[in-house]
Amino acid sequence: MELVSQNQCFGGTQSVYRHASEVCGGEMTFGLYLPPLARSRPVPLLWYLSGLTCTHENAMTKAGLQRHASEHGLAVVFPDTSPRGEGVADDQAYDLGQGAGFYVNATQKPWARHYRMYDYIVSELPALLLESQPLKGIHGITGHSMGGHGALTIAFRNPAQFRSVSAFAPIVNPTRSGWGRKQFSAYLGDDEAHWANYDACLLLAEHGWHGDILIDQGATDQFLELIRPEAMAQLMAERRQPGILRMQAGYDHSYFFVASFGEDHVRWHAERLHAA
Ligand SMILES: N[C@@H](CCC(=O)N[C@@H](CSC=O)C(=O)NCC(=O)O)C(=O)O
Repeated sequence: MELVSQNQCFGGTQSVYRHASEVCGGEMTFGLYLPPLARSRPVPLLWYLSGLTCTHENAMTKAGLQRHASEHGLAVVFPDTSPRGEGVADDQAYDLGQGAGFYVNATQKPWARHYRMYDYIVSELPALLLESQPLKGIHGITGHSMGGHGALTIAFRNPAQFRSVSAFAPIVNPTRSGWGRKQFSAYLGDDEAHWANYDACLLLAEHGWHGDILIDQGATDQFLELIRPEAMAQLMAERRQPGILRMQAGYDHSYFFVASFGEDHVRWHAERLHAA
């Protein structure tokens, strides 16, 4: 693992690392924030999964989570959203290929060789972080938009690994959205039975979730038709699923929205992860 940069931030350190990923078949980059508390003892880790067009850098520089993570004694990891590089398949559209991995393990050509973001987030990167950083092995997960979809689906499929989950404007029902159907068809093929493993509403309907869920959604988000928060709201009510879905008046889909509610999400995770 190679250290690319390191900056002091709210008394802790914001680092960027590059490493060879066996799972994705190439080099991957991620950001890691360690709070001051990590200098004296291992701390829980909050995963932040980013959305379409993002690298590891967008949330790291725009969401303002470090201040809250410093205060609450949490590490935060900012992974990239896809494999990258010249030999990695791509598409001209912003919502397919590099920057748009959708946190799935692709099974179809030309994507299957590198696009294994599900395994990267669930298995390879956690192992690398736990062996090299002052972390407790207690994980929470959050994310924005495509990353909110990743956070919910990964948590719902791995309840023993993730103790807390939240999301900002997550794509909650991708099998019924233009942000999902196009990508699943390319990455996973036309058999929609395989898509259900990557749809938060379908997973929650089948398996439930052992804890409570926090979702924030801008009420004037320009992508509401693609995100479909009403599907999750209805399902949570039907299943009596503990959680909060807040429609935030006047907020759009941007990082101004994420930054506005970041403190609430970090506190939500800290309360659950420190109690674990
Ligand atoms: N270019 C596209 C939309 C791109 C966009 O809004 N990306 C969001 C995430 S959307 C869902 O995953 C984002 O986080 N962008 C990075 C940022 O720094 O804002 C379009 O214009 O339609």
